[in-house]
Amino acid sequence: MPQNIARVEQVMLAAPVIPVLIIEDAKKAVPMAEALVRGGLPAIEITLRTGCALEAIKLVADNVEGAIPGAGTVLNLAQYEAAVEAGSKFIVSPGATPKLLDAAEQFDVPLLPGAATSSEVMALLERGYERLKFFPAEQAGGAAYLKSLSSPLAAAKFCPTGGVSLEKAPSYLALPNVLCVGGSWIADAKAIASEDWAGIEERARAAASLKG
Ligand SMILES: O=C(O)C(=O)C[C@H](O)[C@H](O)COP(=O)(O)O
Repeated sequence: MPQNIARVEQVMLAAPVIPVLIIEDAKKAVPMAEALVRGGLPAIEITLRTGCALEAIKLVADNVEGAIPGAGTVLNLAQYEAAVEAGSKFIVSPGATPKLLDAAEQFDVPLLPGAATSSEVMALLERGYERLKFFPAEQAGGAAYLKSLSSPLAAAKFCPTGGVSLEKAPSYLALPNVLCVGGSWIADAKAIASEDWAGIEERARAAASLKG
């Protein structure tokens, strides 16, 4: 089954930025997601890099109106299944393997897989994936590199993530092959730990007003 492009685009076009989050304490998930939604960023990616990530996704899915919670750093079938079970509306992976793509076919919840080279993008296009994450964006070559893929691989549209900041986002968002960007700068570990909800909301608002 190819990627459900309409469903992935609902997530990618909800706002110009998808905040990427590492949550160490599930109790912080709801106020954090509320601040992001208030600031205008409904789609939020909670990475499965901490023990409480699945609980955090579930709390946001059950309690935060307007939020579109997704799971990041999903590497295999077991994580995919658990993330869907928790209420994820989308799944993000740093790359793509045949096994992970086979796993994704079992679920309605769409996958946004990562790619960083022409061959990786071509392999995903062959499997019907046209909406991709460009990861790690800055380290792999940044906006200039991604721009050079836009003509030969025109069907692929990206969410660049990795080293993206408020300052760097506009150079990506101006590209014809970019729908949104992802990044941790809106709600980093320190802001979440110190419960700086006002600061998170303010950074979300600045990110939401970027031209998508
Ligand atoms: O593992 C995944 O699925 C990810 O989503 C990785 C993230 O994209 C980066 O960790 C974001 O990195 P920074 O914005 O540079 O802090």
